Amino acid sequence: MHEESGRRHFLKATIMGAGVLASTPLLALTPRETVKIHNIYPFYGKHQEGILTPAQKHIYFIVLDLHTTELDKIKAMFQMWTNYSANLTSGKNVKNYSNNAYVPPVDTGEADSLNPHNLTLTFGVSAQFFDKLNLTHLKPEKLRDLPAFPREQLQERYSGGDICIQACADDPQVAFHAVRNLVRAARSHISMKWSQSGFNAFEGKDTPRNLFAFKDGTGNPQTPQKLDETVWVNSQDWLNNGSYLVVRRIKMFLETWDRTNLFSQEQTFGRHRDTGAPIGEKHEFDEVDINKKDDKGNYVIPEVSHVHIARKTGQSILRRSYSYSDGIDEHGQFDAGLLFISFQKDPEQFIKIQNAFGNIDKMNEYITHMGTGLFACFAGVIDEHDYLGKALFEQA
Ligand SMILES: C=CC1=C(C)c2cc3[nH]c(cc4nc(cc5[nH]c(cc1n2)c(C)c5CCC(=O)O)C(CCC(=O)O)=C4C)c(C)c3C=C
Ligand SMILES: [Fe+2]
Repeated sequence: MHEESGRRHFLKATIMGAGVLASTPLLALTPRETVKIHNIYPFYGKHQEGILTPAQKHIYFIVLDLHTTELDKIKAMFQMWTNYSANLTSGKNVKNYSNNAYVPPVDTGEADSLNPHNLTLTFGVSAQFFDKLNLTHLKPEKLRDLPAFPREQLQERYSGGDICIQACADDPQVAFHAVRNLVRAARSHISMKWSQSGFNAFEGKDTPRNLFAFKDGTGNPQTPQKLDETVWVNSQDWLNNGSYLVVRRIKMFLETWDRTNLFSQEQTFGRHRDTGAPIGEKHEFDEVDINKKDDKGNYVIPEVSHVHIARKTGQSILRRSYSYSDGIDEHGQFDAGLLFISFQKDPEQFIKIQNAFGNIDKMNEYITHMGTGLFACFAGVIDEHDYLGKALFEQA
């Protein structure tokens, strides 16, 4: 992260440069004072940001459908998105404002006086993307629809789609602004399929708590080596250095949970609610020993607990989820839950864990999966000569 003068400074310079037009409607764009831009994650790099990046406080996640089967147009769209994303993540507008006040401003403007707030933009494509563009021969073997899982209640309005954009930032308006402008600029090629905003609350480097009040993310791989092994695709094809993103919109029955006693809540996860420590331990990052038994011969971390089941699979994924609350459902209950997002080098890592939860995870009483998606996220954009998906589009 570094400091540089940004969107506000630029806007001021643009308009002062147009001083001769001072009495024209251009004045409507007059900026406030210059703001020092800070909190930047660099856009360029070997991997896309928003994957290993520490989770920010807000997400706006959107899934788009393709409106064209013309590959050239889609390639040009990703080139434009690359350029716009590099600008947005460094605190600039998507493009310089025009001096002509009789055209709609090129940037929608609601982030004009804001820092980038650690904005990251992460792009992925689904199996259908390849089928629609006649690129089935380039579709990775592992990029298939996720299998059906027990008890899920998937709804079309939270599922499917061709392209995903994950915008994360420490300010909700910055995240939304980015998606709004990327979509706006590509409207003739795409339409919006579904979206979800979400939030994470934490102080400093603390693990965020989900809406069941448990720390969520503790068991994520922690060392750089383990993270690399878990997340990055290492292949000969275009997805090398990319990752697979699984998204699940999971409704959490808060009212039922709130009637559950604390002992049962902790038995559900296998961790203590206040500290996040494994049951029987004191500290959040104390070792999780799923084989440990008490003096009556019972597992200390119950066999049906969420953590016991996940751990027993031996699989590793990087979870980067956000809570959501979306008003009230048709039964007069909160429509709230978790926008579960995980990154892994192979979707099987997620599938094995979810299959293990199956019908036995004690948490099943309190949740249901309502939305789904699997996307292959490109490698990072190395520099200004590169663009999102270049390795794929050059083979097409
Ligand atoms: C298939 C993958 C997973 C889904 C779906 C999932 C949903 C889900 N999880 C919580 C809350 C917690 N999960 C925790 C740990 C945990 N969860 C998964 C996987 C999925 N969770 C894994 C791999 C792990 C780590 C297990 C380990 O090895 O330790 C925890 C404990 C704290 C932590 O490690 O983060 C909580 C709490 C919710 C509420 C939820 C769906 C709504
Ligand atoms: Fe979990």
